[in-house]
Amino acid sequence: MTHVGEEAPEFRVESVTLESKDILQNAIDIGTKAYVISRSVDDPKSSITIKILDKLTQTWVVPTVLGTPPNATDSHSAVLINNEKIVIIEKGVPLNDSIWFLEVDTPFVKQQSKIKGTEVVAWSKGVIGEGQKPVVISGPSGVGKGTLIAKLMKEYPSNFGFSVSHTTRAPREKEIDGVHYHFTERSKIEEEISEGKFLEFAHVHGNVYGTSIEAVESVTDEGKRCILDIDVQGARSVRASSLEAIFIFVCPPSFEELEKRLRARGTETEEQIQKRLRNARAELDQSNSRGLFDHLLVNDDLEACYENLKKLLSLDDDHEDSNDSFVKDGKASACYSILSKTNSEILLQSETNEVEKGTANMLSLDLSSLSGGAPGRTRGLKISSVN
Ligand SMILES: Nc1ncnc2c1ncn2[C@@H]1O[C@H](COP(=O)(O)OP(=O)(O)OP(=O)(O)O)[C@@H](O)[C@H]1O
Ligand SMILES: Nc1nc2c(ncn2[C@@H]2O[C@H](COP(=O)(O)O)[C@@H](O)[C@H]2O)c(=O)[nH]1
Repeated sequence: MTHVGEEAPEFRVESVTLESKDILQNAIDIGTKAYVISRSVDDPKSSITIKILDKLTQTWVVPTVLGTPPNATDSHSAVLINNEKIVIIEKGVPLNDSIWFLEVDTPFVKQQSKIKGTEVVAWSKGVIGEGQKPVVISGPSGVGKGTLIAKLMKEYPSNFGFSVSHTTRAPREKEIDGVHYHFTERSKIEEEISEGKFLEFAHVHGNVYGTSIEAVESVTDEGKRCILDIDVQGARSVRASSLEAIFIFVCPPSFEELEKRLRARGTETEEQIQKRLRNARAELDQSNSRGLFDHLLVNDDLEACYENLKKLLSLDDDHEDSNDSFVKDGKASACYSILSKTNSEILLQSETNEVEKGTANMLSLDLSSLSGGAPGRTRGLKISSVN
């Protein structure tokens, strides 16, 4: 880490601010392309727009923008890292809310660009510290996933939050739209999937089910650990995504017991039960797929299974994250902008330029341990005061 008084860090100016009559822009060069990030001066609260200039042909392209963009603010500072993402720090916004990444050439963006046949960029919000990994719970229909999750949410309402999926299935009696599921039309969910709003989706028991990026982000933004109840296909997709999670498969003690539970629940027709039981065999076969699930839980006695689930969850990520204290100390509530960048860190300067109680004039953002990214959040941001 570089400290004040030592040799100045290498600083390449990759971002120039161009001000035209009504637009404030950053232009960031990557190879033959320039990524221009603009906001209107007349209406600085309007959303950020992205355009790409092909410097060889001098043509402009408006890319498909995935992910949730930053909240609108007056201006920002920006710098390129690893030739694949642009770090943007929103001015006038407390640090723990102001760090954003615009992914321009990451594996996710390249893959999406191939699928869509257009230029793609993707927003991802920076999260200081690791945060607890989301928990993916899969298992055949009727095994008791929902029952276990409901117990966990009841006992620890401020620790865990449920990722509310979208589904085209009809609501059951007592199911509430927006609480148990977002009930939706097939054409609507298909449109939103094609717009890149979903972390994963699958055709399950004759309906479409999917986890929107927003469903996961709204839980993690509340500072809670996100629980996803999704089928095995969905678990596979999340495994392949940039979301780092813990994957748990819940098994029944026997196939007969599974059938008994499904029938006793009384929510499906006979035809639907048969379909769910057929799919259950396939899901049970896949539970041993190499590298897919981290833990298998047998739900025989409910209370015993619940205790095992709790043990699994507290075993994981139980370490003290030094960034947590940084956030708790209130240092992340001051506003900063980018001062300089090296290959390994970005130096941030306090916007007020005064040392307020609990804040530092200069911070170092360590670039070595970033994880995740679009779709979702970029985690692992380590920040420390520069003395
Ligand atoms: N250990 C258990 N012993 C007996 N019954 C159980 C047990 N766990 C759950 N059940 C019951 O089994 C039925 C199915 O449970 P639940 O709805 O939680 O399953 P699920 O895995 O969430 O199903 P789906 O995937 O279809 O949503 C419910 O009626 C529930 O009360
Ligand atoms: N891939 C996904 N699977 C999901 C999602 N939400 C729920 N599910 C799975 O669907 C079945 C059936 O659920 P039910 O509520 O109709 O009984 C079950 O296995 C769930 O785990 C999702 O977003 N994606």
